[in-house]
Amino acid sequence: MELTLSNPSIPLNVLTTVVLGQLQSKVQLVNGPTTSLKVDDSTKLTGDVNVTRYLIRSNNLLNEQQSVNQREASLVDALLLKDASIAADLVKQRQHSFLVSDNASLVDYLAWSVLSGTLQEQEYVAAVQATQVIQDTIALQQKAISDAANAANATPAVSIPGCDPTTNPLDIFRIRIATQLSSVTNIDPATIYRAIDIPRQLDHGDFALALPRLRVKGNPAQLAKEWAAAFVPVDDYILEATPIGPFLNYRINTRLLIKHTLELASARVEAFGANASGAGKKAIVEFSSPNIAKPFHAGHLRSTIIGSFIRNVYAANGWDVIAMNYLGDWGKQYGLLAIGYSRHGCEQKLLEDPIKHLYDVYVQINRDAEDEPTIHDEARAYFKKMEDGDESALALWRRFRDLSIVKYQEVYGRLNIEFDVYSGESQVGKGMEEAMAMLESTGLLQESQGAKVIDLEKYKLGVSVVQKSDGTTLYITRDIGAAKERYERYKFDKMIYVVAAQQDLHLKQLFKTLELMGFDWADRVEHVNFGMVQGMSTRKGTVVFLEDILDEAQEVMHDQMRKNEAKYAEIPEPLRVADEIGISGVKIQDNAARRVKNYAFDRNRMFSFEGDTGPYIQYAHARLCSIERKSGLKVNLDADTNLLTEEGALNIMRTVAQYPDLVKSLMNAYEPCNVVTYALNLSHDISAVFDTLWVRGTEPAVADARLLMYWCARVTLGNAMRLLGLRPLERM
Ligand SMILES: NC(=[NH2+])NCCC[C@H](N)C(=O)O
Repeated sequence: MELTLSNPSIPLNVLTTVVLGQLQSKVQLVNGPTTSLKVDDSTKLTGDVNVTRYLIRSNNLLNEQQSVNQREASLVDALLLKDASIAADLVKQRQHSFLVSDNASLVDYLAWSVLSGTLQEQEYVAAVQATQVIQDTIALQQKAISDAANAANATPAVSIPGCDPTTNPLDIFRIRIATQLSSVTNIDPATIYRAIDIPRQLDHGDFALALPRLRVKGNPAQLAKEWAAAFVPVDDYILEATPIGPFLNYRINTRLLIKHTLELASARVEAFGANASGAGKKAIVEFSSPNIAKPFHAGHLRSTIIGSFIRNVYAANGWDVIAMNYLGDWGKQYGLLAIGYSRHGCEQKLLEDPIKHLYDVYVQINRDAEDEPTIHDEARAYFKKMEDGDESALALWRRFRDLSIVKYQEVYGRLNIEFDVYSGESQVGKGMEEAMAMLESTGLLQESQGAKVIDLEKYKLGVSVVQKSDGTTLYITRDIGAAKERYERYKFDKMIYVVAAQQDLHLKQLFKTLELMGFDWADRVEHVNFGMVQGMSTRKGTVVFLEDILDEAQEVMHDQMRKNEAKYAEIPEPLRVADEIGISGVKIQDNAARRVKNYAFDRNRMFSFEGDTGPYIQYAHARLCSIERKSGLKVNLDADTNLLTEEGALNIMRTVAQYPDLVKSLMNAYEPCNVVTYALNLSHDISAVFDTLWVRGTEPAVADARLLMYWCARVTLGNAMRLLGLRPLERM
């Protein structure tokens, strides 16, 4: 249904209603002041957790009228003042997650609002309708969850590490293969489970077991024959086992595959694909890490995109993840910058766009320094003051840093990226001195012309300088101290540095040093590197600022959208949509090939709506949403999935069923291109049937089954897109 709210003074309770509805993708917001509401952590909320959280939060709001945290306090004030426009602004600014009550008390509350004159009757009707949608959604979700639980109960009661039929539809089959074969051979079911593959070609069966991987004595081809002969179907899940050479190929009941996949996807929705294998473990993913006063270059952009992907992958595998930005905000260049600022700085420009202005100042002072080399000595002296903790020197630097972070946050928000921690080279504290003392006492440190160095020649890693002759620290010194502090603070099980391959040597030196220092967590650090982007510049040439690239992408997409006027008119917030498509183009191009590959920045390819591009994937998603809208039907979980008989439907469902496997496999190599390939395959599977498998105008039972399939495909495609950091669009 569509809910049009055009009155700018809509009370917040309606707003809340709409927001939850929107979150459940059931309510489309068309006009009015609330159209740009977003729920900040919607991707993390799923299933019953989702509902429960809202109930808890709503009780806080509606009954006790107090907020859970300080940030929401002003929002609650606005609510109490019944000033919806202030509240709406707050929501917009802070992208609040929202609060809503259970249906009954919400309806009461709405009625009360009408009585007390804060809600127009017309709005009341709309709001009550929306509460119905919420209730339906909650009911749908609860039913899906219990259906899935029932199905899971019917599976064999063995526990195999990593095998979870309650989240992974393929495991429903693999667990049966493993237990059946184990009963015949006495081989541990876990060993069998790990050896089960999905053949590339379907005529090799739905699953294949390569016998040599079991490492048992005897001739594999002979054993395959014997074991196949001993195969007796226990239930109707696994239909057949055929020996082919050293392989045992299994054919499964695809009806059940379709049924269970739909069950799991509709029960888990945004959590479909995720698993709990990393429960209780903590990872730090350090990424982006630009340098203040220097351009945010393509390398930082790649680190940002790949890093947030890795963050999402860890979270989807059940880890507790800390997204950390380690700013380059320390070193002699900040002395240089301070001197530059005293000559060329402009307060107003600094406030308007700190990143651009500081960069300009930095360029100018470097130019000055070409003629006046003494500037460099001044800079060194200034930095020395900073390192010695001179407050006057630090105050200016701190302003640069703080203002830059605010600006970065804005751009990251646009890119759908959030950091839990803004650390930086400047933030490394006592850890560095302690590390130096450790290096000294373990005899790793050597003097060299007044400087202190670690000799890593033995490991073919050169010599790394950790202290200059004037006593100041270096990039690597700060990294050693930072790693030590991070471990002490977070006790991470894994720490990943997402940094360009140009810094391979630096990170090898860092890791080797940590190892030589004897830290028992030294094997928990990992460098995830990537190749270069060639030729990334703006149309005007010269230095690229990330924002310019994004603005340009947005403009190209907006022009493209305007070509179809009728469609354009239906899109709420076309500029935001254009921005999102543009960003998708940038991200997908960045993730299209393996990380280590260099690639050439190609704006024509990046923004194309055809081929392997971001806009194409967004388009596939929007098209699925339009099928749902146009069907005029509600998703029916009781749909008879046996009616999905066509080859095309089976192909879609096979691909959907593989999504949880994909999520798990990403932990091995962190390759976003695998998800891009997956999203494209799923998009192709779907577009192959668009013209034949109609929903609208089809016999009701079939329409229901197809709608359920499209909906699950859309949810899964959306999940893959979210993993890549895209915001799936509903219209474009
Ligand atoms: N821990 C680290 N060294 N992380 C990488 C930092 C990247 C650095 N700021 C650069 O732009 O080159």
